[in-house]
Amino acid sequence: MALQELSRHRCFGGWQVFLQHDSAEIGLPMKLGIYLPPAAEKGKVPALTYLAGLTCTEETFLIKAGAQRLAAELGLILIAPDTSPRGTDFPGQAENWDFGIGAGFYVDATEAPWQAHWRMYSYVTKELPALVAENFPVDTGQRGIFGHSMGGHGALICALKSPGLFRSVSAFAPISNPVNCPWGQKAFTGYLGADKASWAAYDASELMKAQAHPNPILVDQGEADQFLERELHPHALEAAAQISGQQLTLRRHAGYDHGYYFIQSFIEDHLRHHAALLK
Ligand SMILES: N[C@@H](CCC(=O)N[C@@H](CS)C(=O)NCC(=O)O)C(=O)O
Repeated sequence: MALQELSRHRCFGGWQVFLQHDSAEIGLPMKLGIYLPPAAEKGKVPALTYLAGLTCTEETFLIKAGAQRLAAELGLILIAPDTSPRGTDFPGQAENWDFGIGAGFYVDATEAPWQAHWRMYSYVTKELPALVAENFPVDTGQRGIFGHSMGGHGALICALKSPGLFRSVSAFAPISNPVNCPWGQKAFTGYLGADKASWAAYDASELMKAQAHPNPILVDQGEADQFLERELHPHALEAAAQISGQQLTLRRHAGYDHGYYFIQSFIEDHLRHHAALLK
C-alpha cells in the first residue's frame, strides 16, 4: 500500500499533504488529502475523516472549509478521501452529477458494472484507516468521522455501523434518509439494485432507529438549503433518534444554504465536538 506524495504545503505550523495510492478495494488509483497538525510531529494524535458531497474531490473540504487553523490548535489529523473511483469508462458514469463519478454514496455496489470498483464503504472503513495509520501518527483508538450532504450520509452510516472504529460523528446537511429521497433512490437503485431490502443497511435513519451510536451526534442544517425539502429530510433522523434514544443535537440555522459558506460558519463547533469526545 505505497503512498505517493503529490504535494506538501506548510499550513498553520503543520502540513497539508495530497497523496495518491493504488487502492486494493477500489482497484484503481485513489487520491486523498491529509492535514497533519504540529502535534503530529511529537506523537500520535486523533484523526478525523471528512466525507465530501456530490461533485466534490479530495481537495474541496481542505480548500473551502477553513478547518486547518483549529485542527492545528486542537491537534487533530484531517483525512479527506475522494468521493468516488475515477478512471473507469462505464457508460453513464459522468452524464449526471448525482450518480457515478463524484457520487460514490459511500456504499459497496453490488450491481454491474459498478460493483467492480464502487466500493467506497469498504474503502473508507477498512483500507483508508489502515493506510493512514501505517503512514502517519494516528492514535487508532481515537478516530472520528464527519461529512457534508452525501458525505454527511456517509459519515453517519459509517459511525452507526462501526461505532468502535469511529467514536465520534457529526454532519453538515446530511442526506438523512436516502431510501426516501430522489438522490438516494437513484444511487441505491444503480449501485445496490431495485430490491429495496438491501438499502436499509446504508440508510442513517434506518440504522439509527435500530441502534444508537454510543456518543452524542451533532448535525447542522441550513434553513435556506436548496436541497432541504426534497433530499435531506433531517426530521427522519430526529424521529429515529427518538426511537433508539440516540443523543442527537440537530441545529437549524436561518438563512444558511447548502454550500461551503455554511460549513465554514460552523466548522469550529464540529471540530470541538470531535476533540471533546476523542480526548
Ligand atoms: N450540481 C450542482 C450542485 C452540487 C453541489 O451542491 N454539491 C455540494 C455537495 S452536495 C458541494 O459541496 N459542492 C461543492 C462546493 O460547493 O464547492 C453543482 O455542481 O454546482
